[in-house]
Formats: sequence, C-alpha cells, structure tokens
Amino acid sequence: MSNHSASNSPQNITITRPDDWHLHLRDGAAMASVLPHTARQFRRAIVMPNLKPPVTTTEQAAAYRDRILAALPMGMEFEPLMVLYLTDNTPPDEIRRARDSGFVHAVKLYPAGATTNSDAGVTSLTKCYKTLEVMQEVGMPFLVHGEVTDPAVDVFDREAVFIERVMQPLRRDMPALKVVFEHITTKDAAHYVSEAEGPIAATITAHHLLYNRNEIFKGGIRPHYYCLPVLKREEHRQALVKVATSGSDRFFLGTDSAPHPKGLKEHACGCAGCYTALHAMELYAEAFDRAGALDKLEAFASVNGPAFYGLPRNSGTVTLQRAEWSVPDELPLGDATVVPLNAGETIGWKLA
Ligand SMILES: NC(=O)N[C@@H](CC(=O)O)C(=O)O
Ligand SMILES: [Zn+2]
Ligand SMILES: [Zn+2]
Repeated sequence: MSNHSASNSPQNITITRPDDWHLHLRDGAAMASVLPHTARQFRRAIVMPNLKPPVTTTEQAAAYRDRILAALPMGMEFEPLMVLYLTDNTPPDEIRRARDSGFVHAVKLYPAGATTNSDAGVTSLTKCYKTLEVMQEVGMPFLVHGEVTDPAVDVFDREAVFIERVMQPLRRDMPALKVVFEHITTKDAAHYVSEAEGPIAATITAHHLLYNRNEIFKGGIRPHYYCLPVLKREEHRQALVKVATSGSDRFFLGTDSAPHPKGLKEHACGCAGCYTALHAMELYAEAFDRAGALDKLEAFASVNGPAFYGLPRNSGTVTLQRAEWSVPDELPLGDATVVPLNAGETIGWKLA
C-alpha cells in the first residue's frame, strides 16, 4: 500500500473504542479463528446472519450468540449484536420476540440471490410488509444489502438501480422505518443517504474507501479484491471518502469483513468477500489519513453508529500509530486458511 503522509499529520491518534457495524463471523472453527481479530479492535459488532442455514429466529440468534461468546478468548471484552435474516415468511411476532430479547439489534435484507448465502432471502419486499410495519413500530433497524438481482442490470449498476426500484418505494411506504444502507459503494448511494429524509444511515467498508475497481484487475485477476457490491470507479470511491469524512452522522464504520477459505477465493468461480478483520482500524486510519481527515475518524468509527442504533458509546480508547508492518500471507480459518486483504504488503498504521 502506498504511503502518503502529510508532514503536519499526527504520528498517532487516540479515539474512543470503536464498533464494527457490519461483520461476518461465520460459525464453528472458522469463527473461533477470526473472532480474536475483531475483538482486539472493536468492543461490539453487528454480526451478520447469513450462515447455512441462516439465522432467522430469535432462538437461533440466542444460540449463535452463545457460540460466539464461548469462542471468545479469556480476557477479551466483546459484545456480539445479533441480527435476524429476513425471509418471505418471517412472522411479525418474530420481530416482537427479537425486540424483547434485548440482544437482537436489527433485521437484515438479503435480496434472494444477491450475495453469499442469500438463497433463503427475500423474493419481493411487498411479501414482508406486515413484518416491516412491526419493525417500524418498535424501532427495529432494517439493514439492507442494496443490490437488485435482475440479471439484465449490469453488475456495476445494481446498487444505483436498487435505490430507484426498491429503496425509494420502501421508504415512501414506511417513512419511519430505520434503515441502514449497508456497505455502500456508489456516489448515487452516498448522495441518496446524505439527502434523504427520515431515519437512514449507511455503513462504508475500508476497502471501498481505499480502492477502485482497477484493483481487481491489476496485473491479472486478483480474487481477494472481489466482494459484493463490487468495487466501483474512482469517482465513486471519492464520493464515499467525501461523505465518510464529511462529519455527517449518517455514515459509520462497517468492515463487511467476510472470510472465505483461500481455495474458494482462488477458484474458477470465486466467492465474494474481502477479509479485513485482521487490520480493519489500520485500513480506516490509512483512508482517513490520505484524505487529511484523521480528526473525523472517531465520529465515523465510535460515535455515529451507537447514536443511530440507540446504544451508548463505548468507554475506553484505542490508539493507532504511524508504523509500518507486513500483513501476513495467510491466516488460519478453521481447517483451512484465509488470505487477508493486502496480504504480503506493508501498511502504514498499527493499532497499539
Ligand atoms: N460482501 C461480500 O462480498 N460477501 C459477504 C456477503 C455480503 O455482505 O454481501 C459474505 O458473507 O461473504
Ligand atoms: Zn451484503
Ligand atoms: Zn456483508
């Protein structure tokens, strides 16, 4: 990773301990491998429910939460914030159960076929309106993978088309529903979330702040840079940096760290997802530093997310230092390995 540093920029930065508002922890041995990377940096994380089979009930979320806490190394403080996977058949009562549990903090929309483990996802949002109405009533956030699945729509346009075809009609019908537009990747989504009325926010990954789509094709096809929504043109990356560093409280940190075994990424039909949990805060520091906006990192990483979710800010701090270190080539992932983003490269920030 190229190392830009303005001469007057600080050598280190201390911020309130951050949270990750979009994380894939997987399950079993793979989860046990990756969980410490997240818990080292983040006090809490929104844990995505796209397991096989998906986490569709409060009862399943309770069991998954117990498995996460059981896998947490002694002495690490980490709170998993659980999410239900919405299906065409999620009953409205399930939302009330989720709300009453105290540990389910959101419900996730995977349009059927849009991404990893989305086969059980929603085929048409209109089928879910009774359930969404209860979410609106009880203030349960709706987390949205915002891409249309229409094969006629170009893969680079699927997020922008989703805004017109799904997001705007949904929010006209449910104006008080709290919506998080997850892992936004376009200037269209950045503008929409900036300007829209009502309770809406967006998460932004470190890789979408740092890279454009050229990265996938530099010197050959590089599968570890392939995720969904796919990286976009440079103008989109710049729009994301602009809103992330704008001071707007509608944008917050969500790594979308999505581990897949090396063999399924380096494959004829490779899985989508970038593994960034290892070095997430370091990557965000790099992105904010390049934008000359390190002073905006704390709001993005530690303040805006809890405010939107109605949760308290964390106590304690973390410190990031300007220091070079090499990202390992691969890391254990259960019986397999995972290749982190920037494998074998030197990066310029280090969590103390
Ligand atoms: N982002 C990805 O490319 N992949 C995620 C799913 C998702 O968040 O869409 C995964 O679970 O692997
Ligand atoms: Zn997604
Ligand atoms: Zn994700």
